Amino acid sequence: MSRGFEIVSSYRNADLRLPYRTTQRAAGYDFESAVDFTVPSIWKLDFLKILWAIRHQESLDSVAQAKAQKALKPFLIPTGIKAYMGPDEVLILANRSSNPLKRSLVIPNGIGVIDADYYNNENNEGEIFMQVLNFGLADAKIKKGDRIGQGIFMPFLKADDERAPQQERQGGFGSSGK
Ligand SMILES: O=c1ccn([C@H]2C[C@H](O)[C@@H](COP(=O)(O)OP(=O)(O)OP(=O)(O)O)O2)c(=O)[nH]1
Ligand SMILES: [Mg+2]
Repeated sequence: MSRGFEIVSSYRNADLRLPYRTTQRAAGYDFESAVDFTVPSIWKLDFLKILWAIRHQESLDSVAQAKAQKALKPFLIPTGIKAYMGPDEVLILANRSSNPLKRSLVIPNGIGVIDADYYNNENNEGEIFMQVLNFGLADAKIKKGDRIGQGIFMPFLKADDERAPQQERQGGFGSSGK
């Protein structure tokens, strides 16, 4: 058992496919979307409201500010997949090159870093999500089973004399604090 993928238990009966490589020398394991998912065009995200909010920022109350901010947040596409790996390994979740061209989808964080200790975390069992923004004019309609991203297992190195972290991972996307 060195590294690999499993289906998250809530998707047990969802008929998901584990990530797979499509050609003999491919580095990336393609991830499929676990659900039908529409990523709205950023230009349609209450755009007028946002413009208005930017213009009137100072006079907006905190609720209205939070609403305007929320409308601009990236979307998280569920994969229903978790990944296990060695303690000195990481799974890099990268976009497919065709996504910006065909679907106008980008990963705002550049790449996703899936840590070994994310696996089976107590919050969400380690389900991997792909964080996306749709810069196109039209909504991006993703079907369950569409290949949305690719995962690449990599070894990583540790710095000399580091103070070993004591904290245990609780979840993802900001769970370790600010
Ligand atoms: O595209 C991504 C990126 C991350 N993750 C999960 C796996 C990863 O182990 C965890 C935390 O990611 P990261 O360390 O990059 O984010 P953070 O903002 O530092 O959050 P945390 O405080 O939880 O470490 O979120 C995903 O599912 N998809
Ligand atoms: Mg982190």
